[in-house]
Amino acid sequence: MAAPLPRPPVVLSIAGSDPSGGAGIQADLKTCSALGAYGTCVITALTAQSTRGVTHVHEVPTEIVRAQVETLVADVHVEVVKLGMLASVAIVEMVHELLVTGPLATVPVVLDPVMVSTSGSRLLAPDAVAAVRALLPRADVITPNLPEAAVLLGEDTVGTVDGLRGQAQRLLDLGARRVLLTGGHLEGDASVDLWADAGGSVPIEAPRIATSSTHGTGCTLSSAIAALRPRHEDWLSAVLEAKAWLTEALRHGDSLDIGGGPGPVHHFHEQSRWQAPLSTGRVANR
Ligand SMILES: Nc1ncnc2c1ncn2[C@@H]1O[C@H](COP(=O)(O)OP(=O)(O)OP(=O)(O)O)[C@@H](O)[C@H]1O
Ligand SMILES: Cc1ncc(CO)c(N)n1
Repeated sequence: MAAPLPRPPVVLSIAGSDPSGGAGIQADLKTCSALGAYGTCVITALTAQSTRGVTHVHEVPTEIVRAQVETLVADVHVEVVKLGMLASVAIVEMVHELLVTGPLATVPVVLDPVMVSTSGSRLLAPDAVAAVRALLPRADVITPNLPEAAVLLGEDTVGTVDGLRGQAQRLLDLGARRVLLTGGHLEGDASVDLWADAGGSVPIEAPRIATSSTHGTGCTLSSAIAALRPRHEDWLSAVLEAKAWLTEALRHGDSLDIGGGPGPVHHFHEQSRWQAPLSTGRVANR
């Protein structure tokens, strides 16, 4: 009889659906599978979306978001929550309540404050920014990109690593406990993110990959941090492994060749058997 496999940590992603599979819930579940976690999900919004952009957003009724969480958590023990697209004031406030007085009150949280897609479509209502700001103290780690940090702070986007330090500090002042400010939108040979917590700040560098396959990098990074957290002693160690893994996923994204716009990263880049050529070039219909 085969030996039992180790039990994977359970991650819950509360986020929007991306039918193209590169961002949102779909990216989060793939990331969990790739990194040895068990992914569960609660969908906050359906988007009609491809690698070329978002055409429609349909919010899930707040009570259905609540029911998804309550039904799941009554049965499954969730170890880490990742928050992505929360769409509206009502959904942000509902999720906040579940995280403070509801069944998720003791679960660690990674918050990716998703606001706008890579292609420029709004994924968070403008009037919901204050509600997301109010959620910051409940998150163990927040992973804003530069435009999201600027919106949360009511400031202009910064363009330098020095500027990142000031913004990260001001996010801590707003109540965030740990900040990973992602610098994918900066120029340069390195892709520099800034980690900041009560102990200070440290740049986290990786080589900048020359690729157009960057759809869903933020979702993938934040869910990788959630998936890896139970395997590490602290958040920063999980962040360092997540960033290194994401860099490899970016390195192999172009080989997926999905869609005509910015494609997804390769979540399963470590499974080389996927890279073997198909024997017939056709998939049998059975
Ligand atoms: N070309 C690249 N090469 C290496 N790392 C990159 C590249 N582009 C982005 N990254 C990294 O990906 C992570 C997410 O970065 P980014 O700031 O682009 O997030 P995002 O804008 O929220 O992503 P998205 O909206 O596409 O999901 C960061 O660690 C960033 O440094
Ligand atoms: C559903 C969803 N969440 C997040 C993003 C940001 O990449 C996206 N494009 N779509």
